[in-house]
Amino acid sequence: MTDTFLPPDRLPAWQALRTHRERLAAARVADLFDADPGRFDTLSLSACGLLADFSRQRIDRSALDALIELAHQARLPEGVDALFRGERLNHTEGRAALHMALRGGCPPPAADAAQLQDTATRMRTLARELRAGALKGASGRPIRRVVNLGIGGSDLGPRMVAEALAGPAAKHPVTVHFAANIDPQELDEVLSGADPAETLFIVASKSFTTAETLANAEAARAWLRAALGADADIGAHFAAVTNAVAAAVDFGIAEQRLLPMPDWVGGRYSVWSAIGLPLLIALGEDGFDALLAGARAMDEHFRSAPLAANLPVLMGLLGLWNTDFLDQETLAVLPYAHGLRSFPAWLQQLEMESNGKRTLRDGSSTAVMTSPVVWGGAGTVGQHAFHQLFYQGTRAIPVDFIVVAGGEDARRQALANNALAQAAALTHGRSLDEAVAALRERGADDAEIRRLAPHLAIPGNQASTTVLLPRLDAYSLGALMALYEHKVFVQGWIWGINSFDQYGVELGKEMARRLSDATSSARRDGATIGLQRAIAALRRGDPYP
Ligand SMILES: O=P(O)(O)OC[C@H]1O[C@H](O)[C@H](O)[C@@H](O)[C@@H]1O
Repeated sequence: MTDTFLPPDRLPAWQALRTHRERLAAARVADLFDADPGRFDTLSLSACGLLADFSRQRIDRSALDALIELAHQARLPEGVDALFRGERLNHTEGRAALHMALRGGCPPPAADAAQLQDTATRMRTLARELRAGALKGASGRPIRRVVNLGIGGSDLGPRMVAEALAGPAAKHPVTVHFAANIDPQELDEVLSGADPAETLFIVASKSFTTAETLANAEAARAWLRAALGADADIGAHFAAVTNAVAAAVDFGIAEQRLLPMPDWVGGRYSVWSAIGLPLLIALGEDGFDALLAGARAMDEHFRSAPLAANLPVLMGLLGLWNTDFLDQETLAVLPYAHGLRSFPAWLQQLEMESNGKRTLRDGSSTAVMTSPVVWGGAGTVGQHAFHQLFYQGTRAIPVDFIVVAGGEDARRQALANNALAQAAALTHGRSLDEAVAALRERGADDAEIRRLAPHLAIPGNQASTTVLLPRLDAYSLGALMALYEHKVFVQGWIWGINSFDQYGVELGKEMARRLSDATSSARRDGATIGLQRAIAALRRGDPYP
């Protein structure tokens, strides 16, 4: 790849988009629908079993063409090629980002192929033994409970997919649980009622240095020792997934229970690697393979579809349009599926840890906005809580609705209808005249109408995308996750940032380490000293100093 990098705002298409912004800043999507009844057909696209409807975005064909032109001028196709070829796009850390190789979306580096194969075989054997009740703990009893100890990318992906697809625990020979927080409450809750003789811990940490995970692994070891005795073979109750094999061996993980992951898999992209072991256990090989197949299909689509018919590309470009041209600061992601309630948390790490950055490829600072604040929660629950702000708050907030089509169950159908109703209501709102008419219909008198109508009016014109899944199954979820992964790549590439490092997070980790180290002479500011004093006083039972 030749590197003559230009920040996006220096590309001619960026200037053209500014003109489109002038034209569309005050446009109403409801009017765009009136002007073009075929809008849904031209602005929706399906791939890999998913359908994305972009027609509720404040965009028209010519502005969308300008966005596609921006992608060309930013040489996005070259970037996609470089990604799949395994170029070191994570240039700050000198690494490739080849998570697609874990699901067959591209070949792995030749030097790693044998180890990847070996790891795949070992994790599958381990999962098979567990599911068959053939894996025994130190006292000879079969393992029936698996607890994944990991945080960030070593937790969010497997936890979210397990919640979405594993189904009721009673149906499983082995139940899978997750503990991430260093707050003992989480692991205590997971272990409450658990039998140590039947429990296996997976220590999931790419770096094997993450304080929370190591503290929980120590706590797990102490819990096992206290129950099984100091001489018991505690190693029979542990497995580990890591890129730092030597550190895991030092911790005491038996070599045959070590599942290495390559350094070219970023934490937030690692669910497809051995970090997905809890899923192999919970879903079985067919389920895990279907998840990989869905993601692989999206890889193929992303790699081969022309930009104008490419789902991740269009999603990325429209997100960039909202962020940089319509000044929308957040993205609300609303899965209408209880199983996907943790999807926003998974996506927060994916989007904000990848693109929450300001330094460009050439070391200069960005002049444009990058990652939006991503947030959200499961529908319909949020309708009765925060949706009020979409309707009558003072901010423009784009929404991604994730809707599952399948299911005869009346409540499932109501769920999907609720999502469609919310999306339509956010587009159209309710005008003052409509508010007046509604009040009149209710029999309100003129004084009451004058008093109440302004409170019932809803501006509408909130942009949204609806992503439709045929059903909540492993294939569709794999495709959905890869759709967002590639969308994040599209945006990061055009913004000119490295989506694959996370130096900001590392500063936070370093500060926490220093504060926990009583011998550290690191400078503490006045607020830290004051709060530490207050915490110490409270622990002694004294009043605030
Ligand atoms: O898997 P680990 O090395 O324990 O890392 C777990 C998480 O920790 C960090 O804070 C990183 O910011 C994340 O990207 C990573 O997923």
